[in-house]
Amino acid sequence: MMRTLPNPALVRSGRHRDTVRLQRTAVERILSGADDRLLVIAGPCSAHDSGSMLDYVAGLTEIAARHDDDLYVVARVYVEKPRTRLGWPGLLLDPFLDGGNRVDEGIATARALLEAVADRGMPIAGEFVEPLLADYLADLICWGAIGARTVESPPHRRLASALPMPIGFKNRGDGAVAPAVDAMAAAAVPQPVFTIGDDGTPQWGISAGNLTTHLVLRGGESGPNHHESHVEKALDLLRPGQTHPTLIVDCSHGNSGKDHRNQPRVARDLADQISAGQTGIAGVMVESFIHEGCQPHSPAPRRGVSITDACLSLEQTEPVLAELAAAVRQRRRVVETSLVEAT
Ligand SMILES: O=C[C@H](O)[C@H](O)COP(=O)(O)O
Ligand SMILES: C=C(OP(=O)(O)O)C(=O)O
Repeated sequence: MMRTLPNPALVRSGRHRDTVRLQRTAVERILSGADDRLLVIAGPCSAHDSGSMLDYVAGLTEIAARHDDDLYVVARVYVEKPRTRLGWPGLLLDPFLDGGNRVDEGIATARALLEAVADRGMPIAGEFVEPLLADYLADLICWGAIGARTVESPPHRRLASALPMPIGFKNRGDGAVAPAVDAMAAAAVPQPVFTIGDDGTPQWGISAGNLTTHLVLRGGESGPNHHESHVEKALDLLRPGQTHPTLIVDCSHGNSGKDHRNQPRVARDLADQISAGQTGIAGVMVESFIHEGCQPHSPAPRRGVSITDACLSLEQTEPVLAELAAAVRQRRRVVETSLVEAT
């Protein structure tokens, strides 16, 4: 049985419009090099329980406040999960975690969670998986991902061309980076897009084209791709079109071999590159939640533990962010010294 989707215009509150606009500008300035801080996207692999997600955000806010001068911290509030084969698809599609797939309730639950995170002043990152549902969430998101499983998908590239925030395209699951660079070029161009309009009817239009897309190195089946040689090679791929190419590196997924305990090691390698003056690394992603590890989603999950990929605990995340902040301060010194030497 098919059901009617709610009108996205009626679901949006509009309360955070101006704040989200400023957050997007902050992210854009970091990606362009105008702001020398590091973008840090931290949070659980998936948000499965609004209460524990908000507790996590409270803890992350405290840590972020300590590093305001060096890091721009954005909370990863992922309410959609693209699965390799089968699995829980996220709060948006299955809010009761029971396979009931009550999308109507999911839209309300996911929306209420994002509003609550925004109410707390924390910028929000999300992955866009189902293009038709993007309009229920996008107004609250300041950084978006198109993931490894959808980076080659024309509908996702078209969606990215219409989204009003910086979008990171991840390298493909096998490690191939070129498809993400292709996606950036594709999304930069205006093209037909499809959505549910403010009057609730299906609509098409021509997108503006997104000039704030970028690459996210997440490693893959071929191994990690966070090392200096990978970063340099990826920046070279971007150089023909950009004078100051930048990218984000994900400490998790293929870069951690899906073992969360490796994330601090990956972050340390990135901190070393940043300390040495690497200005091409604009951002870092960390999968982190209240408690360490992961658990099956059924029966009722323990509070604050991921039900998808394993995460670092907040306690383990704190020193990782402190190390990245110190690396940014050192990069600042290196860049200033080289500027003085050049004059
Ligand atoms: O980031 C989360 C997962 O890696 C992604 O959703 C795929 O998960 P799966 O391989 O367990 O399906
Ligand atoms: C699915 C994710 O990542 P990737 O696309 O890199 O697998 C994710 O970050 O949740």
